[in-house]
Amino acid sequence: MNKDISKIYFSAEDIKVKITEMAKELDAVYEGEEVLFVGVLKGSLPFFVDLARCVSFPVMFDFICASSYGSSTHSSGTLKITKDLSTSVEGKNVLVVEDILDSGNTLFNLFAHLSKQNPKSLKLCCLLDKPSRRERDIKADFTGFTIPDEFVVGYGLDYAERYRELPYIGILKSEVYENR
Ligand SMILES: O=P(O)(O)OC[C@H]1O[C@H](OP(=O)(O)OP(=O)(O)O)[C@H](O)[C@@H]1O
Ligand code: HPA
Ligand SMILES: [Mg+2]
Repeated sequence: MNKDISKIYFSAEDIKVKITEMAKELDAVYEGEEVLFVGVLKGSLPFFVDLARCVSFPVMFDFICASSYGSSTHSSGTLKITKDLSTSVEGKNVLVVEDILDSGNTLFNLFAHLSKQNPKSLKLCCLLDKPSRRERDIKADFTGFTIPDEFVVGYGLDYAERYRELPYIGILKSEVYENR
């Protein structure tokens, strides 16, 4: 285990099992359809690739790079899009793939941006949901794990750009924040 982690919430195996379950749910909804997966960089990357390889319908990939946290553990409330999609979403089944729904600011703003472009369908798939911190009226159509109000890292999730590479999801020792 990484020396800065105090507790593992979800092991690599837990995540794998959950993604298999989520893929079955998606297969039931999208059977016979082609779906554009929109990954929200950077945090969604590990989940995006693992999920895309698990579903049975054809998937197209696109990415949007959006951030509302910077190097803080609190949402700034405003969304900065640093890279937009490279394809049109018009007339397509769009599934936004995200690592975490927390305050909801990122996805609320992103959904406003995407729904203006007339997709055939627009749904949200999040590995983690932290409903106790919600500031916006937004719900995921597909959710992996619901978690309490704790700042988690690993499997794409960062603290100040670190820990994204960990294969599990956990929480940091308090001294990691104190020493910054
Ligand atoms: O519901 P919210 O409170 O908006 O939080 C969720 C968003 O925050 C994180 O991204 P971040 O802005 O840190 O960028 P990153 O994906 O590059 O880490 C996370 O990956 C989600 O995109
Ligand atoms: O708990 C979290 N961890 C990392 N990034 C995040 N962005 C929103 N919530 C979180
Ligand atoms: Mg982040």
